[in-house]
Amino acid sequence: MGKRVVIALGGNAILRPNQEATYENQLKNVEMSAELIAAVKKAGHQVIVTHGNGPQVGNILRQNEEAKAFVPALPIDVCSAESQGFIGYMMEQTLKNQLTKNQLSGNVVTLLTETEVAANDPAFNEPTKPIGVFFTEAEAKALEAEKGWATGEDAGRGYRRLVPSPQPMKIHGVEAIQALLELDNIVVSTGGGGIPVVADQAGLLTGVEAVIDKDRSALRLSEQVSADVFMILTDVPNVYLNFGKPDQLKLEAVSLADANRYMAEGHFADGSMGPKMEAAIAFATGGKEAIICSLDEAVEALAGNAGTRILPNK
Ligand SMILES: Nc1ncnc2c1ncn2[C@@H]1O[C@H](COP(=O)(O)OP(=O)(O)O)[C@@H](O)[C@H]1O
Ligand SMILES: NC(=O)OP(=O)(O)O
Repeated sequence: MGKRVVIALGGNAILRPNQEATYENQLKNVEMSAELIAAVKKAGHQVIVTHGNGPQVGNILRQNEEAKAFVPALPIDVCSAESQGFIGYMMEQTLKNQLTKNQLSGNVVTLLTETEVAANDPAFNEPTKPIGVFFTEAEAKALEAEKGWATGEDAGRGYRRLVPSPQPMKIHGVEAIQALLELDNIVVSTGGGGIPVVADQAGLLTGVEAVIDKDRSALRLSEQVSADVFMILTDVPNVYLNFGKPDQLKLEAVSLADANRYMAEGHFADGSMGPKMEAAIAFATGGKEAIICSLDEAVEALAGNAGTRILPNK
């Protein structure tokens, strides 16, 4: 029987670290991802797609700042909304084309999604979320001095600008997502973690300057839409113990107890696999399966034949 599946797409599905952020490069990557996501729909599942925006929101913000002598710069939450629209456009178009090519039923709808965070989240005082392009350490230090940016190392891949990344508390508009799924749509939602907003005591929303981690927001989204499976698709086929060492060991079906133990032993790097495993463990703790696998093995992993699956307690 078909399952309700939330697919969280890693940044690599949109732009690889060594690629220039042209529209053509990004569209080509998204086209490949769309083919693989459509295969999940073809296999009979309900699909909600969510995605990162780290490179894109950083670049939009930089465009704003570099052009501010000519056009007023927009705040980060607005740049985040722009990135949702831009990436959502690529996803919606390429997914629709896949439905057409494969003569599949249904349609694709992209939602601009707001994610509520706490105004007093301590993350606002300590930027940790890497965005935009990569710099050398010397370039990063120069940008700190020149522009007042916070910068830091990103998972051993170079230096990037850092912005605050508060915890997502609530995804807005989940009722609409559920209704659209029932109408046979693939729904693209909560891109880039969602546009960060805070609510006042009357429930009125205001945007705030931050970028939410998409693995964390994808977890919230999965919980709120009552997903049967939470899938994180990235550029490795499995999660490994002793990753990158000669004795690395592929994880396939993992119990919650083992996953928690491996986490405590430090097998999953901060800023890359760490947040993915954290989100996967939290979802499985709620009683349903979480999967981390590569894009091209999504259908196989859903059938239990590929990827790393974190199994809930029976
Ligand atoms: N234990 C691990 N098992 C597998 N991959 C790991 C592990 N620890 C760190 N990684 C790294 O995590 C990367 C995926 O995280 P990331 O680059 O943030 O993905 P995405 O951009 O797809 O969200 C892999 O390419 C790999 O280099
Ligand atoms: N918002 C976010 O987490 O984006 P990336 O996954 O691209 O870093």
